[in-house]
Amino acid sequence: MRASLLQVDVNEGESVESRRRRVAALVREQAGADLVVLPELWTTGAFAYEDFAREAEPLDGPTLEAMAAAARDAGVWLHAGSVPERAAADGGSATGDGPLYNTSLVLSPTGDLAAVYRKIHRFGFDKGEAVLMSAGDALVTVPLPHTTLGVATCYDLRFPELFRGLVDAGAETFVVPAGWPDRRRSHWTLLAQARAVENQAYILACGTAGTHAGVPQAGHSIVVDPWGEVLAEAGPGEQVLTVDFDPAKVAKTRDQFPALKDRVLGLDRPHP
Ligand SMILES: O=C(O)CCC(=O)C(=O)O
Repeated sequence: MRASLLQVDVNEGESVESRRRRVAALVREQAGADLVVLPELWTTGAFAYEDFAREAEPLDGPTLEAMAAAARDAGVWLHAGSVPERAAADGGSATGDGPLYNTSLVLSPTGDLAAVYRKIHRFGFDKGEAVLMSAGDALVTVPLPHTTLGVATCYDLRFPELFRGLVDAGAETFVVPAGWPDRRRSHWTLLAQARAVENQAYILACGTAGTHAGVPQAGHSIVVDPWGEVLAEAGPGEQVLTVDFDPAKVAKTRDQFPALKDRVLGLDRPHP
């Protein structure tokens, strides 16, 4: 299976509309890949808090439209990263004036919307995304022809129980779009390897490059195999990171070193 991670440079010098066009062209250039992955909040930047409301779009907004056409033209599965989503007042997916979510979109090679994931763990503690956006509450897996994706977004990477939940739901390949800051780059790499090793799964973690809202981005998108080996790692700048991997290695690893079978369930909950 071939995956291409598009580590997009997100900076204020480029308009959202121009970046959308540029990214759509980059996706079209990946024809021949099975799966293309984009980063978190690449239209605005994950730290451009004041732009979230202005650039927020409904699920069927301009980003979905542009990415669906690009996925169809390239004939690829596309994890289109996430967008600031403006939901309907009832929290539904129609256009509306309801809450904001950090919402990931997964598109099929025919350009159909295959999955939607609203980020569960919002970053910022008492500011930024944590106060501006609402939290999702549903785990999302996406069956592809050769592997089942489990999706998570950026800060979610720090919460191993979410990944366990995805494994229990059948995930074999985690896809994690991010806008991870450079000052915590060592955590990014370490956590990506940890989530892969402990769950005996692939992880495709795609970050942004450049600087926006004064926050230099880590770049260094990374692909790790179920044994924890780094298959590919990007540098700091905009880059297409392409990797070939064998999805069957997940089952082989889980079979030959069956640590997942030794799990004791319920330890993450207080005892009565
Ligand atoms: O956890 C971190 O250090 C970064 C998280 C983050 O930037 C995000 O979720 O947008």
